[in-house]
Amino acid sequence: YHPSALKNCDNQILKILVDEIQAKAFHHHTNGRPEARKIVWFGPEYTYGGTKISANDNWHPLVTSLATWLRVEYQLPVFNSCLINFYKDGSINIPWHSDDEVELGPNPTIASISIGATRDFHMRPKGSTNIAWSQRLASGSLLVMSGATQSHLQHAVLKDPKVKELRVNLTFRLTHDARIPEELPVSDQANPCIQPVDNSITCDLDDEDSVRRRAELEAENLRRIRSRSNSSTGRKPSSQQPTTQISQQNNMQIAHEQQSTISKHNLQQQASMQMQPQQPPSDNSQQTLIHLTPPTTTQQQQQTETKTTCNSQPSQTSQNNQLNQPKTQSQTSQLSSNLTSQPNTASSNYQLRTNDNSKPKNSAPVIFEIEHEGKDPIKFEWFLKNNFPEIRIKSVKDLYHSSGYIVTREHPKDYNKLLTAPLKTNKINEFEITRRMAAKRPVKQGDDQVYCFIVKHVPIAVDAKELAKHLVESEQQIPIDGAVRIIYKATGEHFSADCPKDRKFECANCGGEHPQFSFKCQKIKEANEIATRKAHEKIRAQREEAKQKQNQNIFGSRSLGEAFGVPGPLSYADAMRPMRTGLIKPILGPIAYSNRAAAAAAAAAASAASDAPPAEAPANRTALTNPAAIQISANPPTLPAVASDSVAAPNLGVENANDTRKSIAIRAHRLATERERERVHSLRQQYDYDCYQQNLPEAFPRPQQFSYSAAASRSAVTSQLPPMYNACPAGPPAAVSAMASAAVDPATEPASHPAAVQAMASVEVVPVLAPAVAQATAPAAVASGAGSASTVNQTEPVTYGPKANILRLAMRALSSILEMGSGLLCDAQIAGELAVHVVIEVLGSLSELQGQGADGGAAAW
Ligand SMILES: O=C(O)CCC(=O)C(=O)O
Ligand SMILES: [Fe+2]
Repeated sequence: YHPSALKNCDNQILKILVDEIQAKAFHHHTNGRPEARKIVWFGPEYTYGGTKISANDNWHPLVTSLATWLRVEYQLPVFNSCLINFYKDGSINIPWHSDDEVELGPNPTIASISIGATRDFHMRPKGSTNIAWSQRLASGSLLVMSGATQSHLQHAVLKDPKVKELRVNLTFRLTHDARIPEELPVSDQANPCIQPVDNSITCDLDDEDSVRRRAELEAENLRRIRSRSNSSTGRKPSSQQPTTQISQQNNMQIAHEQQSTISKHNLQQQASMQMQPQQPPSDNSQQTLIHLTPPTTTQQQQQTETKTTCNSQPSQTSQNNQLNQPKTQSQTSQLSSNLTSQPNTASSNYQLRTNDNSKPKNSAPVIFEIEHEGKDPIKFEWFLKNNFPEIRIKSVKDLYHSSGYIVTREHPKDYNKLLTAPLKTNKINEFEITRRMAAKRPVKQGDDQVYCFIVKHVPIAVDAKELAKHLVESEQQIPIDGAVRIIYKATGEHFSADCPKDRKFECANCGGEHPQFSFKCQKIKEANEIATRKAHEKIRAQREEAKQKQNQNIFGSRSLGEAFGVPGPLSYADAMRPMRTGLIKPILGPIAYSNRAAAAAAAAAASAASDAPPAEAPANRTALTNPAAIQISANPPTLPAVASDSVAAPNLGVENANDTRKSIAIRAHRLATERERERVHSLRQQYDYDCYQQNLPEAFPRPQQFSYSAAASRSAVTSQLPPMYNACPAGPPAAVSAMASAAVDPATEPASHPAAVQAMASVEVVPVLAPAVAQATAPAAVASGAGSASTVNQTEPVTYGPKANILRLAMRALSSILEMGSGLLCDAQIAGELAVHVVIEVLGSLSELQGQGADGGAAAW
């Protein structure tokens, strides 16, 4: 925080802000609503508070000069954007936020200049509500946020009713400009902030190197300041300016003058004097550090002579003329001055100058890379022959340079998978690249591989003397705007003082003669594309996964809507809601409903034909305190199947039930692993057997109640039955055995054992229905059952009474639900709800029976 960075010129600046910029301020929308605060934006398109602000390349000279001043005075990045906030008074605030928009990249440096009323600026850690740090931001102050500030902290300027005056805040940012060169501002639309003002390349990483670099820069500044103060004693600062150091500020001033009034010019001139930062080394006549200094008479004359123009009045023609003419030594020097002193002319944004003043070079827009520079034949085809126009990588105007290495081990694999393969199959549309994505990539640091972001440096800054330290002339001469321009490249990560002259480059990634992380590097291009495609693939896979998850429900690949017979999609919530009102039928209806109805019908039939008195009910049994009965009825004994195809399927109107049970069984079986199925199977067999053996006699003490069909009793399995079972006069019913085998045996596919499945279904209903009822319901089907249908038809008196049957069926349903839950066919909550539903059904059915007077006596059981 620099409390009085702008010295005493804050009032003049405020006046310009109010007179010339405030009128353009607008209410930005966040989350669809306009904010009370008004803003003005200069720079490329930017996402602010989640909403896009369109690009504004029409920079106001004041803002430009402030950006330049920040760059020179504080070695801050060459900002390419500025957000101006107008706080009318203390009622206007900026809420808690971090400036962590993707355009800013990781760890952005943001310079915030405050003008006007003093306001409190607060910071707090993300996720906390406690203010951790506060600072009164005085008029003319500079606050720099950098490093991890935006990733760890939030900041805000809260409402302060005491404040009655206007405050203006300017935050300078360096955003990633995604525009391709053709879209970039040219000539009068140019963004003057890209104007390089010196050649020291700074980097905002908070690593040791950057700290060291920063310290060295500061030390150098100190040295300069000291040498300046030593040599400038008794002299006006302005008179120290070397003749060739025609300041950008002068141009700004002139530009400004052309746009505003003389008095403003004077104000700014005055401001410049007060804002004067360190001087450049006096021995360096070509030094192009640009300072906010007032023009001397000589300089003013020179400006007039060279017709320095402002940003809005480009002189592309004159510049081109100059460039195309042979130059004498003095002309060269003149050109050199011109280039330096015309920051706002057509090509000034990307000016280049050689380190050799005797050989003037064309100035050229640099900073962006021309993609078709690649030497690799494939690349060459992609970009030059335009065989695959879908692939388009936007050029960027920033340079990446760092000492990163691409890990080559993974590279060929990715290369084949992501680049070559899609090309071969021409399936590249889906990979269309429209913008460069920031991607973490593994780099080598010492012996270790680490993941890090590419270090994005400021654009090339050019200075005649310093050029060789940082830049090399590209061997490529690329025609731009009809003229051959010289392109310069930045070197790898370096500090200027350490940088040897005449350095030869050898890219650590490809061995080519260019800096590492140069876009010209084939490997870098590939790595960038790979990273982008990987990101695309990841996003696609995530979407796919999410979609599948959404589709997954208790019915596997069927949607819930399909399962419930409801047109269109159906959410779980909706499926569960109507469950209570009947929509659940397709799942459980055939089990619970039809049997409830059947039980009621059976009871009705029984009471109608009450010739014989109902058998005695077990003395101490009631419906709900009869767990043994429930268990056994839910888990019928698992017995070796009798010849199942000898069991016919009586048509009792339960096709839906068959379907439901079938699909549940199939899916359960498919989802479980083989081992798990075996385990469950054997456990279940054991359980069934145990239940049968232990509980049946207790639950149903009268063996004659279990008089099964004569056919079944004569089956080959009789000898394997437990003693009690043997005691049953009729033996086990074929249907029960078949059901058990079909329902439990995981290897049994209903499709391949239709008879077993049908039997399984039929057993649900057959015992419920007394023969009379069964015949009444579906006499034709039962009677006409082929072959062994007669087996069922000959069923002895009802095995279970209505109550026991209800419970038995309920337990079958519960057991299915359990199976569904454990087989991951549905989640536990749904299984639970279904179970509750079954219990409700059971209680309902029982009370219905009760209401019909069918609750007493052995017949009910
Ligand atoms: O007005 C200020 O001091 C803060 C402005 C700010 O945080 C922003 O524009 O993102
Ligand atoms: Fe902010």
